[in-house]
Parts: sequence; C-alpha cells; structure tokens
Amino acid sequence: MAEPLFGRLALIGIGLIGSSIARAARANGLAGEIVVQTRRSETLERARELGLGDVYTTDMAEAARGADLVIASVPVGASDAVAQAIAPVLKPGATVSDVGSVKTSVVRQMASLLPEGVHFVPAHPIAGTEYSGPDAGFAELFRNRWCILTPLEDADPEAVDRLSAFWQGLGARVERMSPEHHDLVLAITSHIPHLIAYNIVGTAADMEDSLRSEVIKFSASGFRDFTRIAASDPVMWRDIFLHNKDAVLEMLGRFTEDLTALQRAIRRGDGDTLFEHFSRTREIRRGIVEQGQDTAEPDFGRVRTQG
Ligand SMILES: NC(=O)C1=CN([C@@H]2O[C@H](COP(=O)(O)OP(=O)(O)OC[C@H]3O[C@@H](n4cnc5c(N)ncnc54)[C@H](O)[C@@H]3O)[C@@H](O)[C@H]2O)C=CC1
Ligand SMILES: O=C(O)C(=O)Cc1ccc(O)cc1
Repeated sequence: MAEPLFGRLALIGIGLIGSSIARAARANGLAGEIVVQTRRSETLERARELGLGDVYTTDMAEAARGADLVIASVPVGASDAVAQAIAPVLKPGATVSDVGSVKTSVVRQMASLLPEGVHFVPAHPIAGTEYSGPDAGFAELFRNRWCILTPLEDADPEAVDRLSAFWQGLGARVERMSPEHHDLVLAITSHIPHLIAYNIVGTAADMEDSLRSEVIKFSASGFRDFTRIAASDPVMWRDIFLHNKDAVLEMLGRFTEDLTALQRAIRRGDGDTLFEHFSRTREIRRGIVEQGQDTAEPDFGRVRTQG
C-alpha cells in the first residue's frame, strides 16, 4: 500500500462526522495512526469498542501533541476552545482543520489562536444525517459528496493540496471558496431549510391537542421529511444559527419576501403565478438529480446516541 498522506491524525470530537472520518481514513489507509479524543469517558469507551482509532484520550492537547493533521469535529461554538487547548502543543508544520457548518466567524477565531508555523485549512463536508455520536458514523458518508475548503488567502498551497487529497481519499469531491461565500451559500441551501423544518414542526406541536394528534396520524411525506430534519442535534444547530447570523438573516429576508408573494397569489386566486413558480422549482430538482447529488439517502434505522 502507498505511504499514508498523514502520519498521525488526531480527531478532536468523535461524533457522527469525527467517527465517519475515522472509519473512512482507516478503510482507505490515509493515516499512519489515528488518535481519538472526546470529552466524555463513556463516549471514549464506545469509540474504543468500535475500534475507531489506535490511541484514545479525553485530553485535547494530548491528542494533538505530535500530530501531523488535527481535525476538530465539534459544534462550531466549541471550535475556539479546541484551538486554544491545542495551540501550545502543535508541532511546527502540522495542519489543523475542522468540519464546521459555518466558516467566517469560526475561521477568524481559530486562526487568531493558532501559532505561526502551523497550517490552518478549514473544511466543511456537505454530508450528514440527523443522528449524532460515534455509533451514527459510517465510512461511506462522504462518498460523492462535496467537501468545501475555505483556506485563508495566505495559506500554504501544498498544505491545502494535501488536505484536498485527504478528503478525496475519503470519497469526497473538493471545491474551494472564501469563508464569506460559503456562509451565504450554506445559509440558503442548508441553514434556512433546517430553520423551516424546526419552525413547521414546532407550529404543529403547538396546535391544540385534537389537531396535533391528527397531524401525527395523517402526517404525509412532506411533514415527515421535516420531522427528520427537525430531529437534528439542538446544540449543533443552535451554534450554527448563532455563528452564521448575518448570512442567515440576509437570506431569511429574501425568503420572507418570496413567501409573501406566494401568499398574495393564493389570496388572489392567481393560479398562473403559482403554476409558474412550481414549474420553475420542479426544474431545479431535476437539475440536482441529473448532477447526481441526490444520493446517500440517510438510513432511518440508525441508532441515535449522545456524543
Ligand atoms: N451532523 C451533520 O450532519 C454535519 C455536521 N457538521 C459539523 O460537524 C461538527 C460535528 O458535528 P457532529 O459530528 O454531527 O456532532 P456530534 O454531536 O455527533 O459529535 C460532536 C462531538 O463533539 C464533542 N463536543 C461537543 N461539545 C463539545 C465542547 N463544548 N467541547 C469539546 N467537544 C465537544 C462531543 O463530545 C462529540 O465527540 C459540527 O460543527 C457540525 O456543524 C458538518 C457536516 C454535517
Ligand atoms: O441530514 C441532512 O439532511 C443534512 O442536511 C445534513 C447536514 C447537516 C449540516 C451540514 O453542515 C451538512 C449536512
């Protein structure tokens, strides 16, 4: 087998994403040694039982010491604490990365805490499910999914290429963009859809008893799809909305305007407007399917565990 891309890989956080990286890195021989870190000893024990790494610790600094690549897979609100904890022990020339769903504020915070001589290359795999914890991960999660890298302008091109090769080795297709552009795109494609799901399921839950039980009993597939999304981890999504505030509010403004236009069409009985709108959106769905991006449907049988 070819030489692994990285000698020692330290995974800070071993939930859905960290454990999927562990499984895929192991399966594809991308790291010489995998160090697994998580806060709680019970989760660490579970990671050990699952055989996710070679070395296990609850101490972030111990995990990062001597590592060639450190990946933080924690809620975005905890990224700065990770950078702070590992900064003093990072070896010169090491690469530090993350998988956070928000980039601008997180990248700025982490970059300011990391020492000179360390390569910081932020990443975001656009792949996941509503489940959490080390049992939820699987090696195929990233296959044919995008992974967006948002390196700073002065990043070392060789370090960026190496991390890109790592994600390709995990099965992903890699694209690079600025953190600001990433946050605007993800606000509309991922963050607002989650907000809509949280909202509609909340609205249904707040209905009077008789109506609520009918909603659950007759829940058609549209509502059921929303309940899947609305079952996503509350800490992770709280942090996403707190950290991508500006982009989400900008896109939410546009969304609300368009919703008002649809509301008006319904009130006025304007079928042409509704038909034209629904035809346009149907084409967008067909475009996504043709591009092969509608793969890797989540497995509804997976067990949900705490990370
Ligand atoms: N779940 C998903 O579908 C996707 C998540 N992401 C991003 O990946 C990151 C991790 O998400 P998951 O793996 O889904 O989460 P998870 O809940 O499955 O795992 C989180 C891990 O972070 C650790 N952690 C939690 N709070 C912490 C804190 N305050 N300090 C230190 N460690 C802490 C937990 O112990 C656990 O090991 C998040 O930043 C999320 O935005 C990115 C793509 C998809
Ligand atoms: O489960 C789903 O449908 C998702 O949308 C998963 C997901 C969640 C967060 C991300 O940053 C990327 C992907």
